[in-house]
Amino acid sequence: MNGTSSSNNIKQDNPPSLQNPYTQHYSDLLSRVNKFSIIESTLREGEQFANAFFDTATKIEIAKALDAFGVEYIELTSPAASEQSREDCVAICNLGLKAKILTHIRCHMGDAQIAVETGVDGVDVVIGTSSYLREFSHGKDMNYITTQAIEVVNYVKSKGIEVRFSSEDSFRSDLVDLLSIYRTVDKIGVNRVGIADTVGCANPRQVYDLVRTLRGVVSCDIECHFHNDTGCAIANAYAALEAGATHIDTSVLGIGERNGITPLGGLVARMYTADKEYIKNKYKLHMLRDLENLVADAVQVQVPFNNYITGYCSFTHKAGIHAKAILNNPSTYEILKPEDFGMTRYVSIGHRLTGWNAVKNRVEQLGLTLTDDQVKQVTIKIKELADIRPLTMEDVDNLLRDFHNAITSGDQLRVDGVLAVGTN
Ligand SMILES: CC(=O)SCCNC(=O)CCNC(=O)[C@H](O)C(C)(C)COP(=O)(O)OP(=O)(O)OC[C@H]1O[C@@H](n2cnc3c(N)ncnc32)[C@H](O)[C@@H]1OP(=O)(O)O
Ligand SMILES: O=C(O)CCC(=O)C(=O)O
Ligand SMILES: [Zn+2]
Repeated sequence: MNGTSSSNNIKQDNPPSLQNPYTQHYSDLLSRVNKFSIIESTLREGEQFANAFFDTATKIEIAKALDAFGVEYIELTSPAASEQSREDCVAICNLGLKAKILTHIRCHMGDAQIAVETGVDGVDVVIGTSSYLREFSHGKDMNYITTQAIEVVNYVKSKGIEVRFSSEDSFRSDLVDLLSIYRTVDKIGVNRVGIADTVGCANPRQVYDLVRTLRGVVSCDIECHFHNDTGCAIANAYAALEAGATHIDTSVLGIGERNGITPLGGLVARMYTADKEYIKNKYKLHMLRDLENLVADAVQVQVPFNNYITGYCSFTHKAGIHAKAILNNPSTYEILKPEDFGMTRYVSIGHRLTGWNAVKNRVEQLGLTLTDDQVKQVTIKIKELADIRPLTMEDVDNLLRDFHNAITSGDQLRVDGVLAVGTN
């Protein structure tokens, strides 16, 4: 030994303080977090939202906006639902969009015959496999379901378009039944199989386990559909992709049956965090806000205040400790860059949680010159006032200007007057 410990010879790519234990492990070969497609179902699952009534013009506007945003697939309501649904499906197929157009049908030959005549690029076929749905919905056993699935899948395939087979209520279905029917349809050449958490009961670990198991059983693509009844829809989508799922169903703002499914914006936020460049290159992120406003208007709801990315306070920083660090480097408290989504950052200072660093920044924005001690004095005044009532930005700006004028006039009595509690 020459006195140098062996660890000193190990080259570190990043200093320990910069290593992030939560980044994606690219060694996981199954993972599709940077190789997946969105099946956007605002015009199918979203039409099942309590408030949704989409006339033809609105459907076309939404389809065009989804296409412009860059989703890979747009899923439409079954043309068997009504004559208008069928006509709308044909009209959207004729728009010549870049996104592939799918429609969603029961595992039923009559529905399939109507669907293939509309001009869609593919058909998503579904049937319940849980004992609840076998007993109380369609009343069919697994043998019947399998025979029916083979017939419908073969029929759609014979028309030269994509076909997906999905089991509704997958997480409350028997695992052997599930794997067996997925294997059967995979063998006859289905393009995708689908897993659906129809009641929102699954958690990310269960999703990971099921998708990972299925990945070892079928060679076709795997689509996943997650309801949000228990708040796991985005996390479940992420877990599914980590386990090898290839397609995720979304809807704008998450609208759908009950409280809906994985929201498009929430999925985008999650996936951007996993691989920013992949998501920025794939989707027109600055169009998200307009897309959400379009759908919110169509179904007469407000975009929630805490919505992913576009909520009105998604990029507002308030507490003094945060504000100081954000002003030095936005990455301290932002995992999403607002400018990547056409959004802007806002630092709020008119409140009792503010700090002198944030106030100093505002002083500089207003073109005023104060020493640090003077900024600290006026910060105390802002806090005193904010203890009494909420302050607008205008209140704060007026106070800063009054204080600055008093300082520059050299009149200590005026300065004391501005700083006195309750004046202003
Ligand atoms: C979990 C999901 O979101 S699945 C997608 C849900 N989407 C829709 O329901 C689309 C809109 N639905 C409709 O317009 C209508 O329900 C239709 C046109 C599909 C069917 O209407 P109706 O013939 O009047 O039947 P109804 O809606 O009362 O019942 C559903 C029928 O489909 C059967 N069924 C239910 N699910 C399936 C399935 N996945 N595959 C095959 N048959 C099914 C039921 O047994 C029932 O049959 P029945 O007529 O012999 O009783
Ligand atoms: O077709 C699917 O995979 C999903 C159907 C659906 O909306 C659900 O099961 O919640
Ligand atoms: Zn659903």
